[in-house]
Amino acid sequence: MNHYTLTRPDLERPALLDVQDISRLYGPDKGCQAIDFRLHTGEVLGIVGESGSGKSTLLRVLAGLEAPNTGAVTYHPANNQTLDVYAISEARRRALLRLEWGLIHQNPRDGLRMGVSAGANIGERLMALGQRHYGQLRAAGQDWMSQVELDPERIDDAPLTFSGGMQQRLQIARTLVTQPRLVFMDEPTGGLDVSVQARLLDMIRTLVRQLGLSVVLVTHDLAVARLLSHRLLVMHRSRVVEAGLTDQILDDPQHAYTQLLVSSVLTP
Ligand SMILES: Nc1ncnc2c1ncn2[C@@H]1O[C@H](COP(=O)(O)OP(=O)(O)OP(=O)(O)O)[C@@H](O)[C@H]1O
Repeated sequence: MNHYTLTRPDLERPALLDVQDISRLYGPDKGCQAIDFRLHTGEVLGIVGESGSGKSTLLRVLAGLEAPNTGAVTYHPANNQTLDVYAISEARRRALLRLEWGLIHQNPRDGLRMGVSAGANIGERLMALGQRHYGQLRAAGQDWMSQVELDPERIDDAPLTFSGGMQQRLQIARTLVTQPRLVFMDEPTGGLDVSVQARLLDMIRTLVRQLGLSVVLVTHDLAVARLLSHRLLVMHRSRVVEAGLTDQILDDPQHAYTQLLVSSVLTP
């Protein structure tokens, strides 16, 4: 059954990220190598493959968190500039992540400050953009809690008191409140109960569509990839073995490894 409901992006849209011959290896075929692709504005690109195939390594390199051994990641900001992500200073790279990009971790604890209130978690990223007005920060906090279906009455509660699914919603609110142009997601529904996952996925899909987000999504779960992604890269032993439109890859896989993956032989 085909769950593909996102509008296919116009591939003539401007490039947002250009990835040229990236490699980051920890050992033979461990990590990622020879990776080339272009991400367009408004596109959701899924990176799939079994555990250990190099998905998270590639995501860390793309997100400016780990320098590649070779190759370049070029980001195209809104002002027609081009930025070589690893040629700019570390401070500038951090500012990019804070101001224009967002990162959603599998474990919400890695993306939240667990000891401060939900409202502070959301407001903090806005403050980094220069907002100081307490009333506006609080209003934005409440608004975003509603958008991710959290009770805005709980704005003063710490995430420690939230369930795992609620913490993930809060992490998403904290990330999206600054309206990032590009969001990196690493297994955003991993580690949650199946019913919690389904609701969360639905919410992510709605937000991606409403906000026109550009996303790089790492997942080992082909159902998640199918639901959210326009295009897929299939990774196997550190390399991309197949790339193309999600429907085409999942309905008519060409590479033997993708065929195995799709036939569920390798999925957990
Ligand atoms: N910091 C590191 N130091 C040494 N080896 C590493 C490091 N990070 C990853 N690796 C190795 O690189 C390979 C790819 O790991 P990576 O986490 O990128 O895969 P993955 O596809 O994201 O897997 P998973 O779905 O299990 O997270 C693995 O063999 C892993 O052990």
